[in-house]
Amino acid sequence: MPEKGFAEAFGVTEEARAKINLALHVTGQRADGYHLLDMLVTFADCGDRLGFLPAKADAFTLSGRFGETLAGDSGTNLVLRARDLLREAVGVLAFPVHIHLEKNLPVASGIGGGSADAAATLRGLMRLWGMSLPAEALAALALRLGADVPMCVESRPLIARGIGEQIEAVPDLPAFAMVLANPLKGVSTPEVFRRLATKNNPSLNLASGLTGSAGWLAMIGAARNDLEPPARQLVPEIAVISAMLQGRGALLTRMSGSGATCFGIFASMVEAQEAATALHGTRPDWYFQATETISGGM
Ligand SMILES: C[C@](O)(CO)[C@H](O)COP(=O)(O)OP(=O)(O)OC[C@H]1O[C@@H](n2ccc(N)nc2=O)[C@H](O)[C@@H]1O
Ligand SMILES: Nc1ncnc2c1ncn2[C@@H]1O[C@H](COP(=O)(O)OP(=O)(O)OP(=O)(O)O)[C@@H](O)[C@H]1O
Repeated sequence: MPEKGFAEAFGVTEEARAKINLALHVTGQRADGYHLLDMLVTFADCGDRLGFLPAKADAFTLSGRFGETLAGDSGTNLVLRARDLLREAVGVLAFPVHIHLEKNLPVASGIGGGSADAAATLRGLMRLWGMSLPAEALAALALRLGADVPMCVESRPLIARGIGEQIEAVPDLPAFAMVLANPLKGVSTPEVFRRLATKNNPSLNLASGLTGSAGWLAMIGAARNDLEPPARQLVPEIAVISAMLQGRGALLTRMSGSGATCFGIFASMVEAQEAATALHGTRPDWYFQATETISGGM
């Protein structure tokens, strides 16, 4: 990142919030092989940051704890794929741009970092280029970039069905005090889906009229992430890190997406902060991040 503050350095900035699958049920499979999912999703108040500046020629720079991880193959970065797709749709308005990605989220970790970056790129470039796409066209373009990208364009609590494109807001979902924990072992999403033992699991039952954290916690606790058992076969550290969160007092722990990130929900942000600090002390080479998720009412 340039020396001066991020917001001052770039005309337009966007947050790419981590996506958290509070529940993920695999309910079937489409003819093209993609799995049908029922998901309750929320977003963290932490994530990657993107900055956009008009430039003489297109440029892309990286910083942040995990920037190095992506430096080798920046040509395939989802940020650039999002830029190019939007440019195709926009035509002459799409002048050259310098995009900077501060990569704070671990890569291939089940919290949708790449998808959030792609969605933030679409939002940021529409602002920079002074245009907008109708909601349906934007959602269709986002889906071409990945199953999670339409959800990340929304970046607020939601239920997603299909492969993630049928989205319904959940305005009643409260904020949660959370710790995100990852052993920094990337997980291949297709490999996790391939290892699923059953593809026709019961759908997600969302009780109506839930109020307060306790009711929601009970409902989420009764739900599942059907991708967790196959991911645990691939990465044994998932069981370890999940037990570490429980040992620090998490009320509920679960894996997000196709892993390996697990989340622990805590009674308060003070407890979440303390747990993250203590866990970081135990394993400084892993990723522990305390975060308050955003509420449905924002
Ligand atoms: C597991 C989730 O993170 C839940 O939010 C997403 O469904 C995965 O979304 P994503 O990372 O954007 O995944 P994509 O890049 O679209 O798909 C990667 C690969 O995972 C498999 N895949 C993905 C999503 C899905 N519903 N069924 C699948 O079988 C497919 O083999 C696909 O080629
Ligand atoms: N900007 C980006 N950030 C992270 N990964 C990216 C990016 N662009 C391309 N990729 C590639 O996309 C793949 C998936 O990365 P990502 O971090 O989005 O996975 P994930 O967190 O498991 O996502 P999901 O929860 O959607 O399955 C990685 O193998 C990575 O090389």
